[in-house]
Amino acid sequence: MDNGAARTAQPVIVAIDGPSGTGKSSTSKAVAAQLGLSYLDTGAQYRAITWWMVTNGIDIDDPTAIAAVAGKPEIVSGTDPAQPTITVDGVDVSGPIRTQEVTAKVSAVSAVPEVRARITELQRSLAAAAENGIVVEGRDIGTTVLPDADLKIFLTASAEARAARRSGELKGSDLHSTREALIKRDAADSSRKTSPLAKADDAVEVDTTDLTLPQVIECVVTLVEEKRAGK
Ligand SMILES: Nc1ncnc2c1ncn2[C@@H]1O[C@H](COP(=O)(O)OP(=O)(O)OP(=O)(O)O)[C@@H](O)[C@H]1O
Ligand SMILES: Nc1ccn([C@@H]2O[C@H](COP(=O)(O)O)[C@@H](O)[C@H]2O)c(=O)n1
Repeated sequence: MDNGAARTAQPVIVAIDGPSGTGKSSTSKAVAAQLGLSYLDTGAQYRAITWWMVTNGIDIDDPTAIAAVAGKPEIVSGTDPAQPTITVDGVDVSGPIRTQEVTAKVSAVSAVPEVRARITELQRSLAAAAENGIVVEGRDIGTTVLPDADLKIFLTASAEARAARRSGELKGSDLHSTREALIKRDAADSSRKTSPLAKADDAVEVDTTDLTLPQVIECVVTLVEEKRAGK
Protein backbone atom coordinates (compact mmCIF):
# COMPACT_ATOMS: atom_id res chain seq x y z
CA MET A 1 0.00 0.00 0.00
CA ASP A 2 1.26 3.48 -0.82
CA ASN A 3 -0.21 6.31 1.27
CA GLY A 4 2.12 8.88 -0.26
CA ALA A 5 3.39 10.23 3.09
CA ALA A 6 6.07 7.56 3.48
CA ARG A 7 7.21 7.85 -0.13
CA THR A 8 10.88 8.81 -0.39
CA ALA A 9 13.08 9.64 -3.37
CA GLN A 10 14.49 6.58 -5.12
CA PRO A 11 18.28 6.22 -5.00
CA VAL A 12 19.77 7.87 -8.04
CA ILE A 13 23.06 7.01 -9.72
CA VAL A 14 24.76 9.91 -11.50
CA ALA A 15 27.86 9.42 -13.69
CA ILE A 16 29.96 12.49 -14.45
CA ASP A 17 32.84 12.12 -16.89
CA GLY A 18 35.09 14.44 -18.82
CA PRO A 19 38.66 15.57 -19.41
CA SER A 20 40.94 17.03 -16.77
CA GLY A 21 39.99 20.38 -15.25
CA THR A 22 36.45 20.52 -16.60
CA GLY A 23 35.05 20.78 -13.07
CA LYS A 24 34.02 17.18 -12.40
CA SER A 25 35.18 17.02 -8.76
CA SER A 26 33.93 20.45 -7.71
CA THR A 27 30.59 19.94 -9.42
CA SER A 28 30.05 16.34 -8.27
CA LYS A 29 30.86 17.11 -4.65
CA ALA A 30 28.50 20.09 -4.53
CA VAL A 31 25.66 18.28 -6.33
CA ALA A 32 25.98 15.27 -4.02
CA ALA A 33 26.01 17.50 -0.92
CA GLN A 34 22.99 19.48 -2.11
CA LEU A 35 20.94 16.37 -2.94
CA GLY A 36 22.01 14.19 0.01
CA LEU A 37 23.88 11.70 -2.17
CA SER A 38 27.21 9.95 -1.71
CA TYR A 39 30.21 11.06 -3.78
CA LEU A 40 33.04 9.08 -5.33
CA ASP A 41 36.18 10.60 -6.88
CA THR A 42 37.49 7.72 -9.02
CA GLY A 43 40.55 9.71 -10.13
CA ALA A 44 41.65 9.68 -6.48
CA GLN A 45 41.56 5.87 -6.55
CA TYR A 46 43.80 5.71 -9.65
CA ARG A 47 46.09 8.28 -8.04
CA ALA A 48 46.18 6.18 -4.84
CA ILE A 49 47.27 3.00 -6.63
CA THR A 50 49.84 5.05 -8.58
CA TRP A 51 51.18 6.48 -5.30
CA TRP A 52 51.54 2.92 -3.97
CA MET A 53 53.42 1.79 -7.12
CA VAL A 54 55.82 4.75 -6.86
CA THR A 55 56.32 4.28 -3.11
CA ASN A 56 57.08 0.59 -3.60
CA GLY A 57 59.56 1.16 -6.43
CA ILE A 58 57.47 -0.46 -9.18
CA ASP A 59 58.65 0.47 -12.69
CA ILE A 60 55.84 2.62 -14.11
CA ASP A 61 57.05 1.91 -17.65
CA ASP A 62 56.54 -1.83 -17.18
CA PRO A 63 52.84 -2.78 -17.47
CA THR A 64 53.62 -6.42 -16.62
CA ALA A 65 55.24 -5.39 -13.33
CA ILE A 66 52.27 -3.13 -12.53
CA ALA A 67 49.76 -5.87 -13.38
CA ALA A 68 51.56 -8.38 -11.15
CA VAL A 69 51.04 -6.25 -8.02
CA ALA A 70 47.76 -4.49 -8.88
CA GLY A 71 45.85 -6.55 -6.32
CA LYS A 72 48.18 -5.79 -3.39
CA PRO A 73 47.27 -2.34 -2.03
CA GLU A 74 44.06 -1.98 -0.04
CA ILE A 75 42.36 1.21 -1.24
CA VAL A 76 39.48 2.60 0.80
CA SER A 77 37.38 5.60 -0.31
CA GLY A 78 35.11 7.56 2.02
CA THR A 79 32.06 8.79 0.10
CA ASP A 80 30.77 11.66 2.28
CA PRO A 81 30.82 14.70 -0.06
CA ALA A 82 31.51 16.98 2.93
CA GLN A 83 34.66 15.02 3.74
CA PRO A 84 35.82 12.62 1.02
CA THR A 85 38.71 10.42 2.19
CA ILE A 86 41.16 8.03 0.59
CA THR A 87 43.54 5.61 2.30
CA VAL A 88 46.00 3.00 1.07
CA ASP A 89 46.73 0.19 3.53
CA GLY A 90 45.32 2.41 6.27
CA VAL A 91 47.45 5.46 5.39
CA ASP A 92 45.73 8.76 4.54
CA VAL A 93 47.07 9.62 1.06
CA SER A 94 44.77 12.53 0.22
CA GLY A 95 47.80 14.90 0.11
CA PRO A 96 50.49 12.69 -1.49
CA ILE A 97 48.24 11.65 -4.41
CA ARG A 98 48.13 15.28 -5.63
CA THR A 99 51.89 15.66 -6.20
CA GLN A 100 53.21 16.43 -9.69
CA GLU A 101 55.00 13.07 -9.71
CA VAL A 102 51.77 11.12 -9.22
CA THR A 103 49.92 13.35 -11.72
CA ALA A 104 52.62 12.69 -14.33
CA LYS A 105 52.53 8.91 -13.78
CA VAL A 106 48.86 8.16 -13.22
CA SER A 107 47.90 7.73 -16.89
CA ALA A 108 50.49 4.96 -17.38
CA VAL A 109 49.22 3.08 -14.32
CA SER A 110 45.53 3.58 -15.09
CA ALA A 111 46.02 2.16 -18.61
CA VAL A 112 46.93 -1.29 -17.25
CA PRO A 113 43.87 -3.59 -17.60
CA GLU A 114 44.52 -5.39 -14.27
CA VAL A 115 44.52 -2.03 -12.47
CA ARG A 116 41.26 -1.00 -14.14
CA ALA A 117 39.59 -4.33 -13.31
CA ARG A 118 40.56 -3.97 -9.65
CA ILE A 119 39.45 -0.33 -9.32
CA THR A 120 36.25 -0.83 -11.34
CA GLU A 121 35.19 -3.58 -8.93
CA LEU A 122 35.73 -1.24 -5.97
CA GLN A 123 33.73 1.50 -7.69
CA ARG A 124 30.79 -0.76 -8.45
CA SER A 125 30.61 -2.06 -4.89
CA LEU A 126 30.68 1.50 -3.46
CA ALA A 127 27.90 2.58 -5.85
CA ALA A 128 25.80 -0.45 -4.93
CA ALA A 129 26.21 0.32 -1.20
CA ALA A 130 25.09 3.97 -1.45
CA GLU A 131 21.63 3.97 0.13
CA ASN A 132 20.42 7.32 -1.21
CA GLY A 133 22.36 7.15 -4.45
CA ILE A 134 25.72 8.49 -5.51
CA VAL A 135 27.51 10.87 -7.84
CA VAL A 136 30.52 9.07 -9.34
CA GLU A 137 33.01 11.11 -11.37
CA GLY A 138 35.84 10.02 -13.64
CA ARG A 139 36.64 9.12 -17.23
CA ASP A 140 34.78 5.86 -17.96
CA ILE A 141 31.89 5.87 -15.50
CA GLY A 142 29.09 6.27 -18.03
CA THR A 143 30.70 3.97 -20.61
CA THR A 144 32.10 1.13 -18.48
CA VAL A 145 31.76 1.33 -14.71
CA LEU A 146 28.04 2.18 -14.42
CA PRO A 147 26.53 1.83 -17.90
CA ASP A 148 23.04 1.70 -16.34
CA ALA A 149 23.44 5.00 -14.42
CA ASP A 150 20.20 7.00 -14.18
CA LEU A 151 21.90 10.12 -15.50
CA LYS A 152 25.15 10.53 -17.40
CA ILE A 153 26.85 13.88 -17.83
CA PHE A 154 29.96 14.67 -19.88
CA LEU A 155 31.63 17.94 -18.89
CA THR A 156 33.86 19.75 -21.37
CA ALA A 157 35.72 23.08 -21.47
CA SER A 158 38.33 24.63 -23.73
CA ALA A 159 41.95 23.78 -22.98
CA GLU A 160 42.55 27.49 -22.27
CA ALA A 161 39.80 27.66 -19.65
CA ARG A 162 40.95 24.44 -18.01
CA ALA A 163 44.58 25.55 -17.90
CA ALA A 164 43.57 28.89 -16.38
CA ARG A 165 41.56 27.09 -13.68
CA ARG A 166 44.46 24.74 -12.87
CA SER A 167 47.04 27.56 -12.88
CA GLY A 168 44.87 29.38 -10.38
CA GLU A 169 45.18 26.33 -8.09
CA LEU A 170 48.89 25.62 -8.61
CA LYS A 171 50.56 28.82 -7.47
CA GLY A 172 53.68 29.64 -9.47
CA SER A 173 52.83 27.35 -12.39
CA ASP A 174 52.85 28.88 -15.86
CA LEU A 175 49.79 28.74 -18.09
CA HIS A 176 51.52 27.27 -21.13
CA SER A 177 53.11 24.28 -19.38
CA THR A 178 49.90 23.63 -17.41
CA ARG A 179 47.94 23.59 -20.70
CA GLU A 180 50.47 21.25 -22.35
CA ALA A 181 50.44 18.87 -19.35
CA LEU A 182 46.67 18.55 -19.27
CA ILE A 183 46.45 18.05 -23.04
CA LYS A 184 49.10 15.31 -22.77
CA ARG A 185 47.23 13.54 -19.94
CA ASP A 186 43.89 13.74 -21.80
CA ALA A 187 45.54 12.30 -24.94
CA ALA A 188 46.95 9.36 -22.96
CA ASP A 189 43.62 8.76 -21.17
CA SER A 190 41.65 8.96 -24.45
CA SER A 191 43.90 6.67 -26.45
CA ARG A 192 44.39 3.74 -24.06
CA LYS A 193 42.84 0.44 -25.17
CA THR A 194 40.90 -0.38 -22.00
CA SER A 195 37.95 1.89 -21.17
CA PRO A 196 39.39 5.17 -22.45
CA LEU A 197 38.08 8.62 -21.55
CA ALA A 198 34.93 8.87 -23.68
CA LYS A 199 31.44 10.31 -23.71
CA ALA A 200 28.70 7.69 -23.42
CA ASP A 201 26.21 7.83 -26.30
CA ASP A 202 23.40 8.67 -23.85
CA ALA A 203 25.34 11.29 -21.83
CA VAL A 204 24.28 14.95 -21.68
CA GLU A 205 27.21 17.14 -22.71
CA VAL A 206 27.70 20.36 -20.74
CA ASP A 207 30.31 22.82 -22.02
CA THR A 208 31.52 24.69 -18.92
CA THR A 209 33.93 27.07 -20.70
CA ASP A 210 31.76 30.15 -20.16
CA LEU A 211 29.88 28.99 -17.07
CA THR A 212 30.73 29.76 -13.48
CA LEU A 213 30.99 26.83 -11.08
CA PRO A 214 27.64 27.71 -9.39
CA GLN A 215 25.99 27.75 -12.85
CA VAL A 216 27.35 24.28 -13.65
CA ILE A 217 26.18 22.96 -10.27
CA GLU A 218 22.71 24.41 -10.80
CA CYS A 219 22.54 22.88 -14.29
CA VAL A 220 23.45 19.40 -13.00
CA VAL A 221 21.10 19.62 -9.98
CA THR A 222 18.28 20.52 -12.39
CA LEU A 223 19.12 17.55 -14.63
CA VAL A 224 19.04 15.18 -11.63
CA GLU A 225 15.75 16.62 -10.38
CA GLU A 226 14.19 16.32 -13.84
CA LYS A 227 15.35 12.73 -14.06
CA ARG A 228 13.87 11.98 -10.64
CA ALA A 229 10.60 13.59 -11.65
CA GLY A 230 10.53 11.28 -14.67
CA LYS A 231 10.76 14.08 -17.23
N1 LIG B 1 32.91 26.43 -14.21
C1 LIG B 1 34.03 26.78 -13.57
N2 LIG B 1 34.50 28.03 -13.63
C2 LIG B 1 35.65 28.37 -13.03
N3 LIG B 1 36.43 27.54 -12.31
C3 LIG B 1 36.00 26.28 -12.20
C4 LIG B 1 34.81 25.81 -12.82
N4 LIG B 1 34.67 24.50 -12.54
C5 LIG B 1 35.72 24.16 -11.79
N5 LIG B 1 36.53 25.22 -11.58
C6 LIG B 1 37.81 25.23 -10.86
O1 LIG B 1 38.73 24.54 -11.71
C7 LIG B 1 39.61 23.74 -10.95
C8 LIG B 1 39.50 22.29 -11.44
O2 LIG B 1 38.22 21.80 -11.11
P1 LIG B 1 37.99 20.28 -10.71
O3 LIG B 1 39.12 19.76 -9.87
O4 LIG B 1 36.62 20.16 -10.19
O5 LIG B 1 38.11 19.61 -12.17
P2 LIG B 1 38.19 18.08 -12.55
O6 LIG B 1 37.46 17.93 -13.84
O7 LIG B 1 37.73 17.23 -11.43
O8 LIG B 1 39.75 17.90 -12.78
P3 LIG B 1 40.64 16.56 -12.74
O9 LIG B 1 40.02 15.59 -13.66
O10 LIG B 1 41.98 17.01 -13.22
O11 LIG B 1 40.65 16.09 -11.31
C9 LIG B 1 39.21 23.94 -9.49
O12 LIG B 1 40.05 24.92 -8.95
C10 LIG B 1 37.79 24.46 -9.56
O13 LIG B 1 37.45 25.29 -8.48
N1 LIG C 1 37.43 6.85 -14.13
C1 LIG C 1 38.72 7.24 -14.18
C2 LIG C 1 39.20 8.27 -13.40
C3 LIG C 1 40.52 8.61 -13.48
N2 LIG C 1 41.34 7.93 -14.30
C4 LIG C 1 42.78 8.18 -14.33
O1 LIG C 1 43.19 8.87 -13.15
C5 LIG C 1 43.85 10.07 -13.52
C6 LIG C 1 43.64 11.11 -12.45
O2 LIG C 1 42.31 11.55 -12.47
P1 LIG C 1 41.89 12.96 -11.84
O3 LIG C 1 40.41 13.06 -12.11
O4 LIG C 1 42.21 12.91 -10.39
O5 LIG C 1 42.69 14.01 -12.53
C7 LIG C 1 43.35 10.40 -14.92
O6 LIG C 1 44.25 11.20 -15.65
C8 LIG C 1 43.23 9.00 -15.51
O7 LIG C 1 44.48 8.52 -15.94
C9 LIG C 1 40.85 6.94 -15.09
O8 LIG C 1 41.58 6.32 -15.87
N3 LIG C 1 39.54 6.60 -15.01
